[in-house]
Amino acid sequence: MIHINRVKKIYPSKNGEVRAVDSVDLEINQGEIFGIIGYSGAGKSTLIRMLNGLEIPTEGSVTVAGYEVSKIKGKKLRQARQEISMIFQHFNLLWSRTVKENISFPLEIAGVKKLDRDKKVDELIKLVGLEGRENAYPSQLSGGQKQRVGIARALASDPKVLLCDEATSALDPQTTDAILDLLVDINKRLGLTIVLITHEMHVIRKICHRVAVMENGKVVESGPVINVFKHPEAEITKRFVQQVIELEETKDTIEHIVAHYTSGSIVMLGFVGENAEQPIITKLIRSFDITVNIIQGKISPTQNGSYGTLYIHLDGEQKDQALQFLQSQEISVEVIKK
Ligand SMILES: Nc1ncnc2c1ncn2[C@@H]1O[C@H](COP(=O)(O)OP(=O)(O)OP(=O)(O)O)[C@@H](O)[C@H]1O
Repeated sequence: MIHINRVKKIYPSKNGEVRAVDSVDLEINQGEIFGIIGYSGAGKSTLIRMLNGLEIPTEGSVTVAGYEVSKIKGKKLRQARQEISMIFQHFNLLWSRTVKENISFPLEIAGVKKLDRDKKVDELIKLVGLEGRENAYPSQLSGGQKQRVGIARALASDPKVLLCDEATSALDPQTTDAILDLLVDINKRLGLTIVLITHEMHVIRKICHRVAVMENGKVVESGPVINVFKHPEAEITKRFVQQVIELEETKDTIEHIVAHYTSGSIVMLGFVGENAEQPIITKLIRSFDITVNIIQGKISPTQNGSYGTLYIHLDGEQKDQALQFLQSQEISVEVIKK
């Protein structure tokens, strides 16, 4: 659906040139939710803006939904943009128009008749959950509602691709989750391909199938989200994964617990994929003469499986056998205290 081939974007600057995007190759499949994560200045905005022709690559080619957007101009580009919609961090709504009029706007521009427009707007309002707010103005809406208008307006032209430029960065965590759920719902219902950029690993974890990590204009790592969580390779990816896996307080808790238990072992188990849902602890207790205390744990779902960590304390005669059993399972085992 999307082919990004050897793409570079170089800006001239006083101190030489800025390589905003530097030799990026990516393939994004139809129906996929694809995330691009990076810190500020990594080149994410420049890259996503090349997907709808808002930026033209210095080198390389970009094809989206059959349009070579890196080449086309004028009418052809406007036609492509009907199929490649975008939503923004600050919503970009028309403040003097109501919810209904904002959503209707792209249809008016496209010359759709009033009756058909009204029908389509009603459908979209239902789809994004804005029933009852049709006649409100943007200033009367919450951040989450404004983004719902942004999404409905982006979907008015029945696009094949939705680009999301930090679409939840201006929202609080709860509203962020509601908007992310809406994006997953739309992806499933309409089979829409979604490309999003973000600096929050939570967003990637919650809704993306695959992710690319950007640093200094380059993609330093990419793959299915669950694999990236399982084996982050680049230093920067490890930092992003840490953002969601290890809470700061975990370290303190573990130190406290190690000091608290004078006998027995403390083990950290890492679960990824299907085995995150398997009852390994139950098997452990049933098979060995040991006591198991669960100290702390967290399992988080992703779009392609769950991952999580569980800290346990093991004690008893068969402790060593129990440890061997854990090590033979398809989970990662780190003995924190022997
Ligand atoms: N029009 C421009 N002219 C010159 N330099 C630019 C231009 N646009 C972006 N840059 C530079 O390109 C680099 C990548 O910027 P970009 O905005 O794509 O990064 P980003 O990862 O989206 O970061 P942010 O989230 O802060 O926008 C930065 O060093 C930026 O200063």
